[in-house]
Amino acid sequence: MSYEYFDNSDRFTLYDIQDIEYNPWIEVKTIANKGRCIYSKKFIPKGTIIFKDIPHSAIVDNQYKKNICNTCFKLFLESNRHNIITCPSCGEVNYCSEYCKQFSKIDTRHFELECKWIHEFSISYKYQLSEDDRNIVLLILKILARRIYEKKPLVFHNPPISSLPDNAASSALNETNSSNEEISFSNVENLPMIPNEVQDLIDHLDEYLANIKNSNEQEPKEQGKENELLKYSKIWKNDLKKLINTSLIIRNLVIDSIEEGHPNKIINSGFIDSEGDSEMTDFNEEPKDIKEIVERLTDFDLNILRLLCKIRSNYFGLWHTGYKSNLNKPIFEITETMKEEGNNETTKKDDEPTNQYMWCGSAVYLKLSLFNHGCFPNCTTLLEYNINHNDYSYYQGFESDNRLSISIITLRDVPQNSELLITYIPLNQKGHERYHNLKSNWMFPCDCLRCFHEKTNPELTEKIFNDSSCKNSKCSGGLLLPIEPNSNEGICRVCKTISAPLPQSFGPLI
Ligand SMILES: C[S@@+](CC[C@H](N)C(=O)[O-])C[C@H]1O[C@@H](n2cnc3c(N)ncnc32)[C@H](O)[C@@H]1O
Repeated sequence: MSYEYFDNSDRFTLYDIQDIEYNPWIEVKTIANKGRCIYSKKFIPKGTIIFKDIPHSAIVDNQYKKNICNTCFKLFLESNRHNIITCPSCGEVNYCSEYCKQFSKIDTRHFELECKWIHEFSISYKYQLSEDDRNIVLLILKILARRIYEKKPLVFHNPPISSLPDNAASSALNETNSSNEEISFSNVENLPMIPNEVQDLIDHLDEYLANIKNSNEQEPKEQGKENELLKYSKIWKNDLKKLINTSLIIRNLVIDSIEEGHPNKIINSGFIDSEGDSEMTDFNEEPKDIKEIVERLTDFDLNILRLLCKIRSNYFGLWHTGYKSNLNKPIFEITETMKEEGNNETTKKDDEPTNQYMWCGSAVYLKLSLFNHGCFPNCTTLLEYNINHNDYSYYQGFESDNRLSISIITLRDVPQNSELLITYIPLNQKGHERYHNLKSNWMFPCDCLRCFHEKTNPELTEKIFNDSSCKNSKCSGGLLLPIEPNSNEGICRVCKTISAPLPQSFGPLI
């Protein structure tokens, strides 16, 4: 198989595009209020694969663990179900074969710490968390287990906690500005330009801590109307409360394995009772005691909280498009029919598109995490899992042996020195919904060109967006992918409809 491709004058290999430092197309820059950004080094034609990354850590979605192999992520073949091996210790992970089980033993060391932790998690804590948070916990347990068997320090602060004042949380609380100003952006100066470890990823813990510094009730500026600052301040306070709760669950799971002779699960937060259970808290209520709880966190707790914040801001959902030829059977059909009829027969024909994205797992990609968000992004991600050889004749040339590798592909021509953006959210939401989603979860107010132009020329902006998207109203496929470099034909990655011509010019929107 050839991994080479051509762009009129240049010839690059998969090896070149997997590298950021010597990548022919892209470079990393730091921009105020955005942190690290990916920029084009030169003009990039639409439909070019500019970057490819493999996951640092990945987990099968908790919901589909009975359908997907924990090692190779292949959906279980119906003809091969008798070979499925369930981990005898935790009963929580499944392998498609003895080979994958053995691989897991050597590579991810599931049978050492992770297995024990997952087992306890499933017994004691799993049902206290949302589906998303459960997956994040599983991802973090995997990262911690790996860290321990690689004999690397469990330090996720950057700079290391030893160079921070005694109690990092209380000093953060004391140092921050107490005025009612917008929270300033995370300091990325301490992070390397290119992440090599999870601690090199951005997190927003300092903003969360700064936000609770001034936890006195603030009066809305306009009567009857909650001002924006107060609204997000409340959201972030409640978020921090949930994050602390989740981080203490993780702490309780791992502490015995990490600190020998540790006096078991010390409970120093108001959220977890002496049985290790979370207090049932109404998270819509304004937390009253959050400041005090933060001050009681130990350095170890803060470390886990920091890791959690990093993963939450940077993890990727692994979506696949539910094609039988790709995956044998679409996951949702198997699980739905199994639930309803007690078997896994399906009525759909082979290769019939399901028009649905399925979330089959979550993963951390260190370098891919450098891509910022845009609501009309000029790039998209393509998970190897989704590549159907009949549909993406061009892109299949870049397949690697890791089905979870993600390629970044340009959707439009990108001029030199432009920021390369992907999306973090579904793009078919209204402007105010996108703004809220991004500001609540990633702590930035989106001011991308789509958001900007929507205010002055909503009709034109919507037309440009619709012209670039799948025309099938029943399809959730989103922005069309050029079928090959420079092509004016775009393919919908879900329903596979090809539309032409793709709009040539996007005016001021790039
Ligand atoms: C996955 S990281 C992206 C890389 C990040 N800029 C860095 O330096 O590591 C996500 C974070 O980047 C920032 N970010 C992403 N897109 C942004 C945008 N359009 N405007 C401002 N900040 C953005 C936010 O802080 C967000 O939480």
